[in-house]
Amino acid sequence: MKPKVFIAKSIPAEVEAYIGEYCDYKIWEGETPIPKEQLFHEVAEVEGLMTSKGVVTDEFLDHAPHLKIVSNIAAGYDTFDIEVMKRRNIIGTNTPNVLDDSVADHTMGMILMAARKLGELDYYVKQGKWSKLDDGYFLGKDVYNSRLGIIGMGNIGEKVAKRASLGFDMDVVYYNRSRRLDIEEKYGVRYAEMDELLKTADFVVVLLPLNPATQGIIGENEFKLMKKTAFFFNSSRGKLVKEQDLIVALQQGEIAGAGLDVYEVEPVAKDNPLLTMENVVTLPHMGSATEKTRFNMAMKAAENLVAGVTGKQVPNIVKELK
Ligand SMILES: NC(=O)C1=CN([C@@H]2O[C@H](COP(=O)(O)OP(=O)(O)OC[C@H]3O[C@@H](n4cnc5c(N)ncnc54)[C@H](OP(=O)(O)O)[C@@H]3O)[C@@H](O)[C@H]2O)C=CC1
Ligand SMILES: O=CC(=O)O
Repeated sequence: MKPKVFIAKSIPAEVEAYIGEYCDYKIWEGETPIPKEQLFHEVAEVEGLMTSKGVVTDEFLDHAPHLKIVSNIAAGYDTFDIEVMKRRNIIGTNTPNVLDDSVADHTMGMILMAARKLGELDYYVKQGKWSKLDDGYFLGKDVYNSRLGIIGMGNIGEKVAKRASLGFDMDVVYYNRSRRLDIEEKYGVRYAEMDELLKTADFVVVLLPLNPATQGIIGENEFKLMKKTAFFFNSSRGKLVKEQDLIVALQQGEIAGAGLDVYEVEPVAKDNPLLTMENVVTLPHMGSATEKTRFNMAMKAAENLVAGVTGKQVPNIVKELK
């Protein structure tokens, strides 16, 4: 008999077919996330769950007594309660590496949008307001030859560093838990303590995982250290940043602007003041969203799932659960 699994998100047909070769599966076809009570019902009999940002807690696991693996279709896994999963011997996997280049492209795009006001210019033309070309307001800041500070030099941080250093001639400094001498050598980037990075960078981007040690790592003090002319970007998780402090820093002109793909609460509230600020680029958590990358993420998550329920070696167990 094939092991039973539940897939809580629609996935490409080819990936579904692959899972079907090894598993007896059911899939959530809804366009909005599966309601909690329904998920609890669906996982009652299954050994594996494939999900995107599914929350794994004692309460959830109490409804899934046969569960062996939660395969997350994402690089981030902040929705895993690691201590609970360790205690209950649940395998947890993510999809690293296949999305790094797409997220790095998106991050550079966000930097260019904010610095060169690309979103505002697009809107200006489409509104039929283009009457002259020398509007002082639209003059931007150069990205090339400026300093980029990367907080979190992991898989995605490295790809951003490569683009910034080799493609945009940026002077790249980074802060990370551990030194990355390999990346320093390959791309000519330099390690800096957080304070130095914040005080000197023209563009600051956060690419850390969200966990109890990093939650709220950027707040009032960090924004006060930044240059008034500097821009702040978050491509990783909203809760790394104290969002109210970011709003105040922007309102008080402590920094020049921001670019956000992620927020404390998602989807972002319609009355969030960030949505009214012209110097803030607001994107809907789409860093990895290309057809090819989303396919590769789904396939990687499927391979993790199948390995987990068929007793094979599971390739992408998150490091805290290894
Ligand atoms: N916007 C989007 O669509 C996407 C967002 N993401 C987010 O981006 C995050 C980063 O992804 P990825 O690059 O793959 O992750 P990695 O795990 O490869 O890199 C994270 C880096 O952060 C460092 N780090 C961890 N904790 C700390 C700390 N307390 N202080 C300083 N440095 C720390 C790690 O250091 P060390 O080397 O010592 O472990 C590591 O180098 C994901 O966790 C996810 O939340 C990912 C994909 C898409
Ligand atoms: O946010 C997306 C991810 O892959 O993590």
